[in-house]
Amino acid sequence: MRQNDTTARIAHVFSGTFVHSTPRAAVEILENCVLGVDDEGKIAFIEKEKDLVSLSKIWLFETSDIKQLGQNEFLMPGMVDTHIHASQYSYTGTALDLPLLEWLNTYTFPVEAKYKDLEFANNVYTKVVRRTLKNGTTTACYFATIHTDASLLLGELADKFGQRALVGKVCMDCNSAVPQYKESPSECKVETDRFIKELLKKQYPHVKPVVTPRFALSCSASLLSELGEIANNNKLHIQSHISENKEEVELVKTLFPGCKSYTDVYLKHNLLTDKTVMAHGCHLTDEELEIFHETGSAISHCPNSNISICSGMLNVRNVLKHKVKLGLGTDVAGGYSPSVLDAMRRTLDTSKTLTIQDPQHQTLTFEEVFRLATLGGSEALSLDEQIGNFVVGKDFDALRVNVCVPDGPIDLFPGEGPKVILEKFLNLGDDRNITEVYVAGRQVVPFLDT
Ligand SMILES: Nc1nc2[nH]cnc2c(=O)[nH]1
Ligand SMILES: [Zn+2]
Repeated sequence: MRQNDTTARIAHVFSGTFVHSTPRAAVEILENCVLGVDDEGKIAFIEKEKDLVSLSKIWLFETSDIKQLGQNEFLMPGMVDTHIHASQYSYTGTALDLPLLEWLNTYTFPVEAKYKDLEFANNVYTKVVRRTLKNGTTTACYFATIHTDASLLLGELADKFGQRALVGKVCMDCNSAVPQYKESPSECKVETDRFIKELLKKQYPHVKPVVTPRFALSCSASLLSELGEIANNNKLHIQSHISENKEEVELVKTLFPGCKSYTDVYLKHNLLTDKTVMAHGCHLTDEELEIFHETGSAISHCPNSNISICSGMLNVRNVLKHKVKLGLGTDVAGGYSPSVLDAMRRTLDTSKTLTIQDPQHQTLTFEEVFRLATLGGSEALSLDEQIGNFVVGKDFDALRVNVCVPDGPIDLFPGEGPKVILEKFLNLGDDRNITEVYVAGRQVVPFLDT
């Protein structure tokens, strides 16, 4: 328990069952506990319920103010979507009939080009932030488009609705298929600098910029170097794509003949740091995973997208064996679902498919996948000192889950304990079961305007 000091006041106290992950336990279930959140949105204490009276004296709260969770309820950490294209949300659930490079040219680039229009951007970005928050994404690592003002608007909307976010203005100076959707190298640099400067100037407490080269095929070597320098000089996060599809990997080899591998392309341009997250990585070799481990760079596993546009299957077990940080991503709209619950299910499906192909493969458990969606995601984004689980001093990013909402998707039967309740929620639940969402102690769902 943290000592109270005169500055800390308690804003919320919850009592009941808490479910989270720790580095040792993929799932830890804390029953009959109380959790206090201070007025700065940080977890002040998490203790056994029997100590309630002494806690209320130390922390000066009324026991009548406690929010009591019901039998079929629990609190869990907010989910982290480590890779989502906010700009592709308008066509989520469609356009999944082409492989990556044709998919980009046919569907993605023409849509992203529309974000010059701020009204169009406002409509889609409002919807994606609200939809993901409702589905329990308390932290999102977003790709926007090449347009600085629309990307700043995405940051403004995440702040307004209370979502924690990393926002990336996309950088690309190569696009022969849709030449109207790219920038000149000098525009790229100037606009990236402006984006970072203006977003930081807003001083949003939970929204920060992330340097975003789209992927090696969209960026010249000099642009990659420039972006590596900007990120390192300003100690910023970096995100991109790597080894998603075999055709892409082959093309990268021909375009960067001086590099040993796709990973080496990013390494040589100083883009692999402990604040880097690379999406997909389906076709990385063990040697490349070793480089991820050494640099502290992370992988965002996007299983819905990997299957939907037939890119490949990431062997998460092998990534974890290499001690590479890994979180889950929806990769909207290559992935057709904006929900991290879906990403968890597709992670299990992919792992089971790998086991069908090779019975020696050690299938992931639902507990491990729960950890990837929460603590793992926070590690992948290097935010694990602030979020990811219920530890005193971390920000309170949390979901209140009720598995028995009226007309909900889950039926319970006698004798089912909290572990079964958690498993049913992870496999069967949806946004109807996520009755409240908190980011840094602020309740952001239900929305104030509904
Ligand atoms: N899935 C996916 N892969 C990419 N690689 C480069 N751009 C993209 C994108 O928008 N989506
Ligand atoms: Zn992507």
